[in-house]
Amino acid sequence: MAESSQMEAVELTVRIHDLAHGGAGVGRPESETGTPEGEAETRVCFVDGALPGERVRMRVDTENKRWLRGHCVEVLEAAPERSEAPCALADRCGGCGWQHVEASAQAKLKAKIVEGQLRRLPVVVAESLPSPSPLGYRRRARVHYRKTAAGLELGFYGQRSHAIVDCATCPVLDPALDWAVQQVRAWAQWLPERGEVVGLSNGSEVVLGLPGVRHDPELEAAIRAVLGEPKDGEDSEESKEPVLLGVQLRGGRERVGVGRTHLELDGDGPTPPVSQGPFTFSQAQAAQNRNLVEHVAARVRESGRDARVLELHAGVGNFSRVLARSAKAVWAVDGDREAIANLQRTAERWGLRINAKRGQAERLLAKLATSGRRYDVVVLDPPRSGIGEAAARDLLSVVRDRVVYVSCDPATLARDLAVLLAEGSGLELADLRVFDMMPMTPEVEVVATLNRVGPSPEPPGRAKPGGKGKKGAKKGRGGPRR
Ligand SMILES: C[S@@+](CC[C@H](N)C(=O)[O-])C[C@H]1O[C@@H](n2cnc3c(N)ncnc32)[C@H](O)[C@@H]1O
Repeated sequence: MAESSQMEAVELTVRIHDLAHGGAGVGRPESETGTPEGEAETRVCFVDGALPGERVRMRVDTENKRWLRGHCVEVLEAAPERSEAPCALADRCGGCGWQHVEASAQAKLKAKIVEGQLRRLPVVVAESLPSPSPLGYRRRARVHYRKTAAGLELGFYGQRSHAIVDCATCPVLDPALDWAVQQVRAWAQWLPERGEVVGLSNGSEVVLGLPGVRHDPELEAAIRAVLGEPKDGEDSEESKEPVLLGVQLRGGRERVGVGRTHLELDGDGPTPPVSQGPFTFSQAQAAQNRNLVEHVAARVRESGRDARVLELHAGVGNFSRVLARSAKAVWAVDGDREAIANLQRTAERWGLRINAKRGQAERLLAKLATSGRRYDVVVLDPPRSGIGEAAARDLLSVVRDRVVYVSCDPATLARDLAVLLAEGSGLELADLRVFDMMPMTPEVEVVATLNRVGPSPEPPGRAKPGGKGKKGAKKGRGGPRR
């Protein structure tokens, strides 16, 4: 990335025509604005808080030779999608970023961001699914705290800063989680000077995690004073009252659970729930996650009931538990020891055909590509970093029918798809969908389904001399199934 530097307070008038990865408006300065040296300013501008179609005053925060980055200080001409922020702290808190965007327009604008990032590929967004609800949805959060003479500052970081915006209530958090996070204020005397609270909610029950906090009998007593009972089987209005079930303390290597520190999430009729604590990954909301899981499962089902599925980045089994109901077998891999232990317990408890192992996806793909082992379908859901070009090349020789790539970063998705959809790869894009999992933020969730239309290529440097194919091809347990 090009170097940037801090600017003195400079303002420009900018006409916005597009959206960048990360949700900033992209535009060009109007011709009458210029540099301090009197030259016309022509660099591209990235403006936080601005939307396509708008004319805004931008305060410049950083710059380099090619671009200026800043934030909107005045809207001169507003886009139809601009709306009043539902949160009173929206002008300071950095927790959201898209409070100025009309809720019903957010999914479409996210599709625009994805299309912009994928513009060099033969790709169109088939559908962008709005979030079922724009507020009160967020069931997992990481909130910062700092001790002050007046008590605990507790909230998200501010915009363009690491100063905490103290927040007594957050309209984006699920109300039970919002309530539970506030309980931490009463434990201030046992907390370090600064730290984080992680929380997970199933809509009424919450578990919290306090990294960097050691067990102390008085702290335990203070926590127990606010813990409630699990609501197993309850279905009354009363059960909507939030309950804090437990708190996991993690100081150094010490792990102490006070109360019950695991939740069951997303069980629905025949679909078994996942079980997890506050430290493992969970999709940000329950309702849109149901749509996401159903979409991924439907794409995998297209490969038939005898499909062998490799699921990379499986986490606690959000997709695995559903995939296992229709596939012949699921091999699930994740780098997080705790997530895999949770998944193994879920598989055992519900008798699911899931073989879950801890491992690094990139290393596993390299090993599988060399051994010749194949899977009918590969589902992957990497963190923002994606899998990278080398692993994408390995994936090409590991997958037989279909790749279902779930991504939360359209830029790294574009990089990885460039390999997976390159000429001669044998794969073609069947479907690309955007799910608005985190409304009020510019975060995107994308699912790309790639079907095989040609033979899988031999990865460069892996072909055996003599042209006999791969040494392990015959031995691979996932040999041809048709
Ligand atoms: C976006 S989460 C997806 C989890 C799961 N699919 C879900 O829907 O809840 C990404 C997961 O990838 C795991 N992970 C991160 N880097 C990894 C790597 N190099 N190899 C395997 N898993 C990794 C994380 O532990 C995390 O569980």
